[in-house]
Amino acid sequence: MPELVLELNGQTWTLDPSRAYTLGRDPQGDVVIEDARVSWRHATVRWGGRSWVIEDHGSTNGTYVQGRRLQQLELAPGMSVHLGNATDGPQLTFSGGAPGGGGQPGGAYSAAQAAPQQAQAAPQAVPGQAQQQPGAGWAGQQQAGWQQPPQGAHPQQAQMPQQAQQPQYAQQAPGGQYAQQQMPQQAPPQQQMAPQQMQQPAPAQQQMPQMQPQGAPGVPPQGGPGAQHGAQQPGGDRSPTTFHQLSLGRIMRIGRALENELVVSDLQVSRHHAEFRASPDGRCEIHDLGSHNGTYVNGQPLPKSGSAVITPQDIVGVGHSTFRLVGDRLEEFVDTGEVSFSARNLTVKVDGGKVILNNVTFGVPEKSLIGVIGPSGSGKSTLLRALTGYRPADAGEVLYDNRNLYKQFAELRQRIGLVPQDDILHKELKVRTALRYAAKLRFPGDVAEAERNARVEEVLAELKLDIHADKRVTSLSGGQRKRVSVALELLTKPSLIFLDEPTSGLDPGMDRDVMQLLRGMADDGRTVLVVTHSVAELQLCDKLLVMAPGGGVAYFGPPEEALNFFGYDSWADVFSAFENYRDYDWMGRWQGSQHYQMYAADLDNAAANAANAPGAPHPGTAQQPDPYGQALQPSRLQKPQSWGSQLWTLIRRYVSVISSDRAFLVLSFVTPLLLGLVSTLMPSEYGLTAPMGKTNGDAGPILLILAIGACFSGAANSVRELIKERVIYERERATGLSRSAYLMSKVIVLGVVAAIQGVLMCAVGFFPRDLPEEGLLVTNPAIEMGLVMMVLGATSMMFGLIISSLVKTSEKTMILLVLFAVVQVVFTGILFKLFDSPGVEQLAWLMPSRWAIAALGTTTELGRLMPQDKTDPTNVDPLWEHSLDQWAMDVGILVVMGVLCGFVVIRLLRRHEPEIMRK
Ligand SMILES: Nc1ncnc2c1ncn2[C@@H]1O[C@H](COP(=O)(O)OP(=O)(O)OP(=O)(O)O)[C@@H](O)[C@H]1O
Repeated sequence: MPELVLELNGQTWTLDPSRAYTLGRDPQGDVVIEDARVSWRHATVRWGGRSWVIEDHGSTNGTYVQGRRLQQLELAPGMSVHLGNATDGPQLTFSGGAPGGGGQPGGAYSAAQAAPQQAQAAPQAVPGQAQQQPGAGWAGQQQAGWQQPPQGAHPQQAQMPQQAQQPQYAQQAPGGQYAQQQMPQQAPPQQQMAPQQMQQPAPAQQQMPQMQPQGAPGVPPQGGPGAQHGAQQPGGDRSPTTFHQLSLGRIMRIGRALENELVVSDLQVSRHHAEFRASPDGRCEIHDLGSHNGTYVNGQPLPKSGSAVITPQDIVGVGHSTFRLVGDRLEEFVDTGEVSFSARNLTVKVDGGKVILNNVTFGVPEKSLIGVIGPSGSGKSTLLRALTGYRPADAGEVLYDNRNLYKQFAELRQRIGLVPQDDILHKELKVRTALRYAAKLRFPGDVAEAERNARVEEVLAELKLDIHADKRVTSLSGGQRKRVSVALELLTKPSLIFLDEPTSGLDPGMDRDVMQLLRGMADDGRTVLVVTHSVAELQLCDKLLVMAPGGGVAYFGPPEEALNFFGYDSWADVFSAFENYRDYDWMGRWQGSQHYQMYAADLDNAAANAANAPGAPHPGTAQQPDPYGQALQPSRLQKPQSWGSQLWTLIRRYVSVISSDRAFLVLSFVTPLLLGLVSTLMPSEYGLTAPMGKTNGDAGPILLILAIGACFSGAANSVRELIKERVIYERERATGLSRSAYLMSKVIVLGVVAAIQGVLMCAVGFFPRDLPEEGLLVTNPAIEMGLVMMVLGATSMMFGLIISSLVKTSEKTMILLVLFAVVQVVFTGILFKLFDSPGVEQLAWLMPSRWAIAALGTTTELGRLMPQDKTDPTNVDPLWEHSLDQWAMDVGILVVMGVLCGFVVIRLLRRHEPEIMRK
């Protein structure tokens, strides 16, 4: 068994193949490396059976060989590995590690020998490469002092336009420090150039994916150097996580189930998800096996159970994994969250051409926390919607790991978490229950309950919510509630998380708590972007984006340099300046600054180059044909669950919500009882009938009270339902909720409630009354009339849903509800004669109360009891004619009206969906 000799800083370790060795800052590790850029447990070196292997443990700053970041590598004799930085990170030199120990057995390979080889082998290891992983770990940057600006002015300082553009107040305030403060920032050390160089369109291999035309994101040149190491791949500069041999004529099935050839432990993946089929003639096909979340080729979903031939240029997406064909094997890249993210020249215009987001460009490396601040109306929410694809920008693009989000939304939306300002949970539910329902809706239909529940428990523990798991969301503090919303989004392990003002309304302690939570999430390997009004904890962010009035960028860079940049002591002063100098060209000032050169200019240039490149996609790429030759069709967005399964889950969740809401339950059932009781207060000798030859003017008002009661309670139940869940609906819709299943769940549950209310009202209202001897459809007239009341309640409930989907705020629903009820009273046909009144009669056809009273009137012979034509008592309302056909027509129209309302609501619901899904 070959031994391996590891040399670091002149020290040597002889490694024994019988065990693995951990490398990192952890004092308990085998090889302790005191360097801030090295992670606590950075990598392992072990004998892999055939050769020695070094494996990165998901370190913050990476493990490098010849300038390329690697996940795992077989060590060869004389090989040098850098930890934490491609060029000047601690250098490990190995000897004697070749298969069979064929290196220099037993002899330590000296540092002196290693050095020249390194210099030769890594010619591209220019300082910029250090920025491939620009100490993305916040702690690493802090400790290494990378953010410290050096002293001394830059030679170009005199040319910089920023001082000339500096408004008067900025030069004066505070204490005239501005010019002095600017000076140090103008001579950034190499390290400070990090973000910019990461995106630089340099020829170095690592940077190529940044410059790829969008049609082939991240695909390296065929057979180019590094292909075998996977230095260039769908995700930028990361190494493939795994290789899979794909022999000709073989089928390789991917899925969660253990019997698959390629087992993926990802709940987003179906048990039997897809197959790679390598035909004997060398062609390779990907075939979807009816997966729940879909199989994607270059970001576009395959039809369910569909196939496509793939080439080495194609990227196949399955859950969090991405596959690429290289020769006779598949390279798999698992998205563990370490993805870069950038926005290029995002511009949003509203009707009338007003620009509300103006050419916003910024980029961040993996594991970053970005804060977005700005005065009210500066476009922060607009930016968030553009970044998440909810409302794609009219121009510009959003790149997720160098893949165009708008074009590949169908696949990439699954990697994005969004925590809106309003909670996306039903507050009446217990935390665990709410998360379980969310998991049921978001995970594929074939994920077992135990698997889902285990993931819920994992997330609860991660966010320290386990002790609150059995509390109702309403009983939690604002900060804890926000944690629950974050937990919900973390269920599906998104790599990018956006939060819209998560700390609004929270006290300073909770503000810090939430921001620290976000910091931790970024450190754990996600990119987090938070829009906030709170400036107290901005220092926790890696980068700060300051929006100026008009929707442009006023600053992007390290938060600790931001106040200096503006020349003020406090953010209050900066925001006052924004307010007092609204017309000042804040964006121009930013673009003329050194900070812009350091943090954004290259990205802007890259965007311009990409736009000018032949065949480059047009900005606003949502409508562009994809590289697969098809435009993104919203209807093709996969739903993780079947329609029926979603409906069942939604119904159960809705019933849980309603049954947890005691006030709603009591009111829902007491109201019809009271309305029924009120109707009995009206004295009436004959109730709802009258002896032959006699009339009964009381029958109409009794029916009117009952019918309006049913209209009111039916509509009141539903009138707030959609508006109060709007944010939840929007979010769930983006994660694959079916619109019709959602509506149907409301219709079924509220329909049942309305039906019960109708029954209760009739039971109380009819009890003391004389009723006709028999009905038209069934012998018992009470049952027949009860049926009409149930249908009326349900149809009114549908009208309530229309109101709920029309309004912008809950408050407005009450006014419209009252209006609806009053209009129904007027158009019953009881208060005045509707028939033979052209115009009014036709208008009344639109009112459910008109048809309900008509149906009740056919049963009770209302035309005879209450003649409306004083001159001719035989001239009765034709809709009240005492016949089964008329009854059926009246009830039928009531039902059709309810169904039509359903279509209207479906249509209106579209307005509350992410815009990209409406296209
Ligand atoms: N659909 C629209 N039509 C017209 N103007 C709009 C539209 N949406 C947003 N705006 C305007 O665009 C500007 C930016 O709005 P946005 O909501 O993004 O700002 P914001 O920075 O998030 O504000 P706040 O901090 O108050 O939430 C505002 O002036 C707003 O009135």
